Amino acid sequence: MRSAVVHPTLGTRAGAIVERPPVLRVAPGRTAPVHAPTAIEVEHLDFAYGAKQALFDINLALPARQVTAFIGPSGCGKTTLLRCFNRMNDLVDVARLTRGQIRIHGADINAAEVDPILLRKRVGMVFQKSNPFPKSIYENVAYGLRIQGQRRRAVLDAAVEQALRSAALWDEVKDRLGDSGLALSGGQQQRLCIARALAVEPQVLLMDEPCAALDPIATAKIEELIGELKRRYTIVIVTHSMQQAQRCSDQTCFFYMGHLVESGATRQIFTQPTDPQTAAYINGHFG
Ligand SMILES: Nc1ncnc2c1ncn2[C@@H]1O[C@H](COP(=O)(O)OP(=O)(O)OP(=O)(O)O)[C@@H](O)[C@H]1O
Repeated sequence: MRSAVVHPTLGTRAGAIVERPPVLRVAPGRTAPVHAPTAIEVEHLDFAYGAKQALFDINLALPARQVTAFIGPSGCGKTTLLRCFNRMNDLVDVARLTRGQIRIHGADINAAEVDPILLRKRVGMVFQKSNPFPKSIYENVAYGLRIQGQRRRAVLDAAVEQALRSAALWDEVKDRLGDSGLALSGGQQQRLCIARALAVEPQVLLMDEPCAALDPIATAKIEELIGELKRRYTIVIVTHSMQQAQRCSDQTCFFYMGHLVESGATRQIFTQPTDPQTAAYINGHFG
């Protein structure tokens, strides 16, 4: 299996945005420049659950304020890599990053001084199954700010409204902010979870099959929302839907058995994949 190596020369201050355009190397001799600053850089990453290696020498540069889709058959490591970006894997006892580095806006997120709780505010996450807290709509969105110590009602009110507007939910819930978040429809609950992630002003939004449990109408709303949100946030989405990857993403990365096989502009990946494995997968021959 050939791994698509993406390895821009780096040289950044911790915390600064990398302004150099990343290069997604799609095949030896063929490169696809991406005209956006880099948000996330992955360099020679190996990752294991106990003795079982799940990711092998992953090298990637994800552009800021674009949508990158992770695709590939079940078990290929998409979610594992996504969860590396906000260190959710720290919560899994046997999970270990065994080699390599991940930098977000230039900062090594596994450095000793990085607080994973703060990291998860900068790098928000939305899961396959929406998971509102058993609290009011308002309190779901205000939650992250409250635990940061924000007590001023006017500040909370403004942040809740802003986050709900950003998640395209405000008009549907503004008259019932005191109702339980669990009383919303599945699609609304997912947008509530997006609002909750946005309220603490992340830079990156990770979405792990965010529409897997939704009907086509709710899915269309989330996809439209993703198109809006990418103006302000870097978005990484794991999806099993080839149509969704094509509709939503600017860049696509195809994984197979823990290897990054190919990455590049979504249009190129879906019309002119350079690797036969990618072609077989997007044409539905396996997966
Ligand atoms: N908590 C865990 N403990 C042990 N092995 C795990 C754990 N989570 C994932 N794995 C293994 O790591 C590999 C990659 O899993 P991962 O969930 O990242 O794949 P995926 O591509 O996201 O799959 P899917 O599309 O089915 O969600 C798989 O072999 C999986 O069994």
